[in-house]
Amino acid sequence: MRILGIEGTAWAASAAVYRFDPDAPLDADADPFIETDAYQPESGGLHPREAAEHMGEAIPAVIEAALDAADGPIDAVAFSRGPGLGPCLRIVGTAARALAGTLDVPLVGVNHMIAHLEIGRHGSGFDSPVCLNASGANAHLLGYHDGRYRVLGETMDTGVGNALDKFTRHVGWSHPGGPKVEAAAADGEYVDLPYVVKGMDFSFSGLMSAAKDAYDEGAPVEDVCFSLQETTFAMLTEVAERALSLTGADELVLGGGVGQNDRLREMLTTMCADRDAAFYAPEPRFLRDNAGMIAVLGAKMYAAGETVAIEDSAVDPNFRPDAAAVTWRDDESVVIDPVERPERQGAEAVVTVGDDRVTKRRLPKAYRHPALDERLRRERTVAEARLTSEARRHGVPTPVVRDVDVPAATLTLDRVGDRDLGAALTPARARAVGEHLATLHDADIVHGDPTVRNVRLGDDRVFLIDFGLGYHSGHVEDHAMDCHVFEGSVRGTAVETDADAALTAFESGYAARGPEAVLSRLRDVEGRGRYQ
Ligand SMILES: C[C@@H](O)[C@H](NC(=O)OP(=O)(O)OC[C@H]1O[C@@H](n2cnc3c(N)ncnc32)[C@H](O)[C@@H]1O)C(=O)O
Ligand SMILES: Nc1ncnc2c1ncn2[C@@H]1O[C@H](COP(=O)(O)OP(=O)(O)OP(=O)(O)O)[C@@H](O)[C@H]1O
Ligand SMILES: [Fe+2]
Repeated sequence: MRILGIEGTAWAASAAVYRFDPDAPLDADADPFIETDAYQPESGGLHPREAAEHMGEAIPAVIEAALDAADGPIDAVAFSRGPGLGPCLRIVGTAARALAGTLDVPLVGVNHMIAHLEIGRHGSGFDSPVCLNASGANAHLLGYHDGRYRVLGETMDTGVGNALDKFTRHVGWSHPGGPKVEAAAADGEYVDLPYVVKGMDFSFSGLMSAAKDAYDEGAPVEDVCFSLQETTFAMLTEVAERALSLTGADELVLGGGVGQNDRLREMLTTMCADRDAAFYAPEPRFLRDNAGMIAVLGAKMYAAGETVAIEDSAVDPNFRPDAAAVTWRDDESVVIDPVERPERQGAEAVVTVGDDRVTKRRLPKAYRHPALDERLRRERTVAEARLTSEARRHGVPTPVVRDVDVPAATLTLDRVGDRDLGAALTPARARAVGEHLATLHDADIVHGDPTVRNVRLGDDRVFLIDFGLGYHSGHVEDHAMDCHVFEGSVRGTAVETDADAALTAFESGYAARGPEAVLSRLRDVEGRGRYQ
């Protein structure tokens, strides 16, 4: 069989043909033919109108080249339905419908972000990886769970490539900026920049403003580029490690154009090796936008009967990866391990659990620059000690802190509970988490990482642990983010009906003690389209 794939969400006008045997497992070595015509802006960043003009001009020829290479009949036409720039998507949608009509074959509507993930799963042969998408307009972590790709974490503002591109625009370099940052970084030295991770979500806006300011104030551009890479990629690597830790997965794949960066791949390789996880990054032509990934996912969807009628095939510029039902696979990624082990490797620390006491050591992370590593381990050890105690004074059950050794980044805590919430979620327990978070927020404390792994269950009490990402804030936005982190961790690990019941209870617990404004901001946070 032959699937023709068409990609055109932004800069890449691309078409591909993928041949496969529908009666055999997909062959990871069978190479799609790919033809791409890239849009290169004359100045500044991507202009949506110019990008669409380029798309309109370039698409017919790349499709022609793919049809020539097909060397036989096409069985289906797959195209990127979104997310992406509306004007580009509409051109590609129209071309795909016309072609499917002319060839009289079915149409397959592909989610571009899922395609970035599936091409890695396909190439690696992994069963159930967590996927880090590091692309221009997006940055997020996906894990397959309960019939969908769940968004375990994502950028709260711009995509990672766009963030780098904005910095290079500021210093007058041409688009795309990512490769230029990488080249300049080779001669740079480290300077401190803001590092923002909230649970498995993260933000680049403060970091990029600080980088621009540093440059404007005379810091050598090589140093800023070096530090931008060190900081941005350490954030992505950290959240990827958190996602592995939360879901119990031991495979990671990378997708997206920023994945072409050697330093990012090096950090992910180191992180995975240190926790005995397998890592796979596709070759560059499958990382950046390309129709090969659309054709390969198109083949899987087609084989599963996932075609779309012309009248239902409208494009969607905000097509989120968790909006697509995944009908072409039936295994499961999330394996919550309910066994209480005496030594646990969390995402950040090694925790040794004794009869009454627990020792938590934040060991150095080899993937991070030593200066950044030192700073994070110290700041988080101090924050955890302080906020764990402060929370308890406000009536939230937390472990008593027995000892703090800041230079060794080590805490000794009372042992609390006998299970993590992830292993035994109920509405009543989720409700208690809602009450506890509202109590913290009322005292201007943000937990920073309230996932189901950071809630411990005692006989009749629900404890919050792991305040290392916590800080003081009275802002509604920060309080809503805390709730968002909890809800994301429930959605990413519990089956839908259990998650629905738990989150209803969580929100009613929150509402009983906290202001309505936080829950309504939570709806805004969830609804924000992040394609910008
Ligand atoms: C929706 C779709 O249109 C969008 N596609 C996209 O952003 O193109 P992609 O090919 O995945 O990524 C392009 C980005 O990748 C960055 N990039 C390319 N090479 C890089 C490198 N060596 N280091 C860092 N960034 C790099 C570029 O600067 C640019 O921002 C997306 O996937 O988000
Ligand atoms: N005080 C405690 N009492 C009992 N168990 C604990 C305690 N502190 C930690 N644990 C156990 O160790 C695990 C990891 O601890 P913690 O979350 O503090 O580390 P971490 O490295 O920050 O992990 P992650 O970032 O993955 O949540 C917890 O999920 C819990 O099972
Ligand atoms: Fe992309």
